[in-house]
Amino acid sequence: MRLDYLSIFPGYFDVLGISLLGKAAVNGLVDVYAHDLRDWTHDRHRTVDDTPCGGGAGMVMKPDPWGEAFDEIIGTEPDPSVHVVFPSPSGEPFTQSVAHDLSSVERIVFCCGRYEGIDHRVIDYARSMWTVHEVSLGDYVLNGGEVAALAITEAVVRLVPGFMGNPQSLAEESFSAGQDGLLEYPLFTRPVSWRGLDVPEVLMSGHHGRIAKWRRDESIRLTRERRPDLTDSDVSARH
Ligand SMILES: COc1cccc(COC(=O)c2cn[nH]c2)c1
Repeated sequence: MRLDYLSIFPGYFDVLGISLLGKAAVNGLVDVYAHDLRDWTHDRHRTVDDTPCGGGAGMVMKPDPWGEAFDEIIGTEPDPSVHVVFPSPSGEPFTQSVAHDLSSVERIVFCCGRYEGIDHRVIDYARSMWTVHEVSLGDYVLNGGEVAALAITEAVVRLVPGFMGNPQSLAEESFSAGQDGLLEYPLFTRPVSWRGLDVPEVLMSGHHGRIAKWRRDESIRLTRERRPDLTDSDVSARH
């Protein structure tokens, strides 16, 4: 898998050479390239933004540098196998399902917006050439797409076959948040008693049926309490 990052702060992506992702990059599973959008400007100030047409506060990212960067980094011929990701507060929700879809593609280009956003024609042009995902991580605003791109990267790369050290943990995960729509049950490990707080007895019983029921009940309870949006009327019937 090849990952490209287009940003006016490419240094954000130096971190991808470290930790889990570092291993993937090292063992050839993932190739990472960060690019400075200003390399495709031609004025002395390396300008990437301008005032919004129609007025309004803030600045908008000019289309020209993006277009020239696309030409050089991706190419000038349409190719739907290239996935271009625009993290944006106005994007579609980024979910584990989208992460799964992206984990099997060969190439992802992350376009990191700054200021108030990117000239819309950049996204329209990208849609005419590649497969575009405008995705939101949640209902809050960051200063730019870089942190979102890092989060999306981690969610995607950890699903790439051969990447996770213990694929079983991925398999079990498939029964938690996002898959059957329930939140993960509470987790415990040793010591059994810690600062006057004990591990629930059922988990020490060795009775796998009871343990599975306790976990399911906890997932349902937590989901009802914290994520009414995830529960529908027959959640108990379904589980
Ligand atoms: C596309 O233009 C912009 C402009 C400003 C910030 C950003 C970064 O994305 C977010 O802020 C975000 C993503 N999910 N939730 C919030 C993009």
